Amino acid sequence: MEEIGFLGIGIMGKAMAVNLLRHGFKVTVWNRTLSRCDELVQHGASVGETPAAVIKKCKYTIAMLSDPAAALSVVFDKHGALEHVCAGKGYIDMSTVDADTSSQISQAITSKGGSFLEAPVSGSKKPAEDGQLVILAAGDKDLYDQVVPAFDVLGKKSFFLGKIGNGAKMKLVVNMIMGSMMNAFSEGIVLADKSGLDPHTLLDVLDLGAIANPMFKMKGPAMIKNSYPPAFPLKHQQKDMRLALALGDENAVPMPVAAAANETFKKARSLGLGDLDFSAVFETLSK
Ligand SMILES: NC(=O)C1=CN([C@@H]2O[C@H](COP(=O)(O)OP(=O)(O)OC[C@H]3O[C@@H](n4cnc5c(N)ncnc54)[C@H](OP(=O)(O)O)[C@@H]3O)[C@@H](O)[C@H]2O)C=CC1
Ligand SMILES: O=CCCC(=O)O
Repeated sequence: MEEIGFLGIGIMGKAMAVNLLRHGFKVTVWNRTLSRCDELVQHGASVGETPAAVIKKCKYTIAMLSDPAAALSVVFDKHGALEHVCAGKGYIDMSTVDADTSSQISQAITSKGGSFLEAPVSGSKKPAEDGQLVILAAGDKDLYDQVVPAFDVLGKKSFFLGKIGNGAKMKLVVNMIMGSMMNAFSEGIVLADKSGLDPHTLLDVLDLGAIANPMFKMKGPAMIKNSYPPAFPLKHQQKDMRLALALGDENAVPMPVAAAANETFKKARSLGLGDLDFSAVFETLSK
């Protein structure tokens, strides 16, 4: 495949770009805080000074940015991606955003002759490092087919979900469920503890039953120790709850459980826990 541009070297972007480099792709990276690209250079990446410079150099560019504001800014601002989009350029936004943001980016890219794919992912830091993400793509099917070799490196499975917005919506539904589950899990650990049970035994019981899942298994032991090293930052989980609730508003879907979960994530953010892992919501329920 041609050289790939990569915009946004945060927790996910770094792991994904390193993975592409490890599998022999040539990658040019850009990050708002440019110094964060240094580590990628050690893995063989080149650095672009601006998003526009990366687009100019690369046929395909992937973005992995924190939220809708960041995704829009990297495309539309001065020296943004849009400046050098033209026919033959493919832009793939893998950030978790809402369908409206994705549509705005899609319209801008395609109006300049480029092609656009949204491709948010399920899976966190470790799956990103191991190439085990689940890719939820939608938009330009030709572009999807062209970038399958890169998706095969980044993920264990890619879905093509049709028109723009479907990938974003699928991702928000999944993360809404995940955020609600994390709240129920946290309440369960606290309830076990405060009612005189050993929380570790609760984890063992859960792991043997119908609601066993990798998230409980992975995060539970650290939560019991009040340890939350960031894999999926809490501020991003709260953003996803907010965007999922807005999707619920648009579709008149009552979501009382998700709305309550959103409140605890907001509370956690107000306590300064936004940069910790989203499992730190446990702190708001255990104190
Ligand atoms: N972490 C996870 O487990 C997962 C995250 N996601 C989603 O992936 C995306 C990235 O997440 P993650 O890597 O964890 O987040 P990080 O917070 O680690 O990284 C965010 C990235 O966005 C950049 N950024 C933020 N604001 C702006 C801006 N205004 N202009 C330009 N760049 C900006 C940051 O640059 P800078 O370094 O300069 O701050 C950084 O590169 C998010 O949408 C998240 O919801 C999806 C699946 C899993
Ligand atoms: O958006 C983040 C998802 C994290 C995960 O799927 O484990």
